[in-house]
Amino acid sequence: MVKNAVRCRDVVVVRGGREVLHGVGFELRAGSVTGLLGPSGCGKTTLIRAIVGLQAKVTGEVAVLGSPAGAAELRGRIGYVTQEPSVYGDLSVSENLRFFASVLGVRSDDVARVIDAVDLGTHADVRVDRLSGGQRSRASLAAALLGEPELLVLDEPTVGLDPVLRRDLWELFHRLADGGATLLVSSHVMDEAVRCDRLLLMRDGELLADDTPQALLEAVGTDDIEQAFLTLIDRKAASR
Ligand SMILES: Nc1ncnc2c1ncn2[C@@H]1O[C@H](COP(=O)(O)OP(=O)(O)OP(=O)(O)O)[C@@H](O)[C@H]1O
Repeated sequence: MVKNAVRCRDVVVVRGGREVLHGVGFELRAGSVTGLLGPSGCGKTTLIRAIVGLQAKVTGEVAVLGSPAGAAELRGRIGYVTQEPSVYGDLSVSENLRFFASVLGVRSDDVARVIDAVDLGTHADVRVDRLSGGQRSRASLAAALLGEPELLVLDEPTVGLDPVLRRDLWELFHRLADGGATLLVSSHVMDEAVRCDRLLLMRDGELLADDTPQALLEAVGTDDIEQAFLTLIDRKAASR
């Protein structure tokens, strides 16, 4: 197993004729949960798309599980959950998952495992368009868990979920990491930051910090991650 599941060096991305990532570099240790945090529009989704190999006009190095991002051998080794549910509304949860399992070449008995993992057992036979928003996003997450991918990239997976479900999902993320998976989880909810092994704080297409939550809080002298983020922004502005 590679020590760093993801390695980014000097990543620059241009979208719509404008540079939106300005030379981002970091590594994701295999078997860890990293939070990607920052305000709306700072470039989280763009960075995620570069890692999963979907983003055009990327320069710099993006290495994923030892291969260049987007390489054919990474297919099936990465699970990606976008902000939009990626399951079919006119199929039930289990029909969706059986379909994705066959596309991915994953054994169909994995379907029950992933339904259980996201706690949708009681809704397995319900059509997706009759589910709540949170249930629908958990169905998308279940699809990404099929085949036990080594890297899971989750774009705001806890939006719209109640506190109990959010806690359960974070427990699931850590169980997956304990089993060796690497997770990158974006969020703009700062209170989720403390649940991560490591944090990448972004602003305006740049990384402001790459550290453990504890080290970040200590460096800034606060116990509030939102305050730490704001202080880092002020320090950055003062250093310009
Ligand atoms: N399809 C696109 N074409 C051109 N520019 C885009 C496109 N999508 C996003 N951008 C720009 O790229 C920048 C980064 O957007 P991105 O979606 O990566 O931010 P984000 O941090 O994920 O935001 P959010 O938390 O709101 O999802 C923004 O300035 C945005 O306007």
